[in-house]
Amino acid sequence: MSTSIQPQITEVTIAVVFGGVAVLVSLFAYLFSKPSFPENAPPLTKDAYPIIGSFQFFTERWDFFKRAITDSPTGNFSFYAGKHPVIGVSGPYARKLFFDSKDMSFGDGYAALLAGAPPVKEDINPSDADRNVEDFSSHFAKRLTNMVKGPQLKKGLPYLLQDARKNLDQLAAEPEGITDPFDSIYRIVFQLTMRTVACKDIAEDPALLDQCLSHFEAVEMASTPWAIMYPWMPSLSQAKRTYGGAQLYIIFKRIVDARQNEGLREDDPLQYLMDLGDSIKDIITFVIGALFAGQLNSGINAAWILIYLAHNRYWFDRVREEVISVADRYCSDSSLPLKERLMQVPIEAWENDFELIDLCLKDTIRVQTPGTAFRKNISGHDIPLNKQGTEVIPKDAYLAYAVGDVHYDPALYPDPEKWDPSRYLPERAEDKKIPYGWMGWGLGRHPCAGQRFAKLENNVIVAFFLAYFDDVKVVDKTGKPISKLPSAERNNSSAQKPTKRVYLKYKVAA
Ligand code: HEM
Repeated sequence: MSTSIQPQITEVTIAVVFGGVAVLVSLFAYLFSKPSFPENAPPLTKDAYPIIGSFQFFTERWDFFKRAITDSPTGNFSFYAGKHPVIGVSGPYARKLFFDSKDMSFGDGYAALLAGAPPVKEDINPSDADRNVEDFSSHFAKRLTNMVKGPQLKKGLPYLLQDARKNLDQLAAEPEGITDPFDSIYRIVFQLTMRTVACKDIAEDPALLDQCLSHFEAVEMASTPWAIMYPWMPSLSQAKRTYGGAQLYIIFKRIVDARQNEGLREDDPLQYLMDLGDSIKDIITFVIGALFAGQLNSGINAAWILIYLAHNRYWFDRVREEVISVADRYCSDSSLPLKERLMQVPIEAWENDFELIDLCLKDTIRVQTPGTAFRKNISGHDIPLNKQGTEVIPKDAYLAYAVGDVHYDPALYPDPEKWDPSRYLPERAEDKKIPYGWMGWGLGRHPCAGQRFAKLENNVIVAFFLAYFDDVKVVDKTGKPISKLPSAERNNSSAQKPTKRVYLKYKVAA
């Protein structure tokens, strides 16, 4: 018996082994195979590894772009980000095409190449399956635009002022008079953002706000190259993202349920979405997405602008003069402290009268918002990348454009690392030297939907900070003054808190 069974076992074993190997090879090919680039696509970069493609795109973004642009005769190049075929573009022709062409999908580009917002728990909503990414991104932008329109901002202004003041009162009460603006100012921005595009209940509950902020930051920090390249691959960071997203979902769901079950109503963005009849999944996807769109850029830039002002006496004094002069215009009682006079400034002036703060923000964004914009060619055909048509963006390929192409160009912005708001004064107008020479709020078809609100909150934070405090200095953790600010981290893929922290030391203004 044993002699006849033995060969059968061996055959079965061989079949199982071969079958297993075949399945693994097919699975590997399915998961890791990459579409090839046509011959007339821009040249492939040398900076690439087998299978995973150009990992440098994730780890040293601006250096990767600089090398690839220099190595390519046209300044455009091809590479793989994991499985995704990407065309890196630079120069005026490609820039215009990138920002202006309706064939370049914003939503599809970011959905694949930016693992920002966490996945939202599935809800039962059969219509979702039919909705494409581009539709969702325009649905999202429309809702957000309605929340940051003039009348909404006007209605929300007293709350923004009150939130900013409560936070600054707390800073004023700190005995040490030292703060990390990437914590304290960042948190103010989170509260203002939560109030304006999400939920009043959370904005007004400090403990819940802090919980949401810590889930938000956990999700944000868990966005790794692997999660973008191979989203299906289980990893600790994916688990953290999913956990953080789930916690945010639970918090928002509890509030939506309470309002629905108890017939409660609030005057806030969440209620607006509920009244539109959006599904719970859509509501939560929206608010989480809006927090992600709004928080990082605004929070990081608001912290940096105060650091730059504290480090630059000339601009600090000029901006303070501007704040005083706007306050004087709307409140003639000069016996009141500046912070009280600012309370009388109307929304129109908050939006339009802080021209110097606006210049400061403009150069802060240029220096401190590194990274890349993404699109996808959804036209269904190849698109010429120059007038002669000798180079193309293949159909279904992704596009990446690094903002450093203009923002760090010394031909446009001499000494580009230097923060210098006077670059934009009429006599220098460095941003106008070429079309699309500054892109801090986006260009063409997808300008920033939150720009108006972002500028308003920035004006409020800067004006009140300067009204509350003077003798503001940049210091290290121990309070020792810092003479040179750390360099901008240009290789980051988006605005991020700096690795080397600096702090603000302040005295409460008399
Ligand atoms: C200093 C703060 C901010 C900066 C520098 C900034 C920058 C930008 C840029 C450059 C884009 C275009 C990206 C591209 O073309 O690929 C953009 C788009 C967008 N931003 Fe902002 N942003 C800021 C604040 C905000 C805030 C506070 C919100 C919302 C509350 C927001 C919501 C959006 C949305 C929804 C889009 C996409 C618009 C569309 O789909 O057409 N942003 N932003």
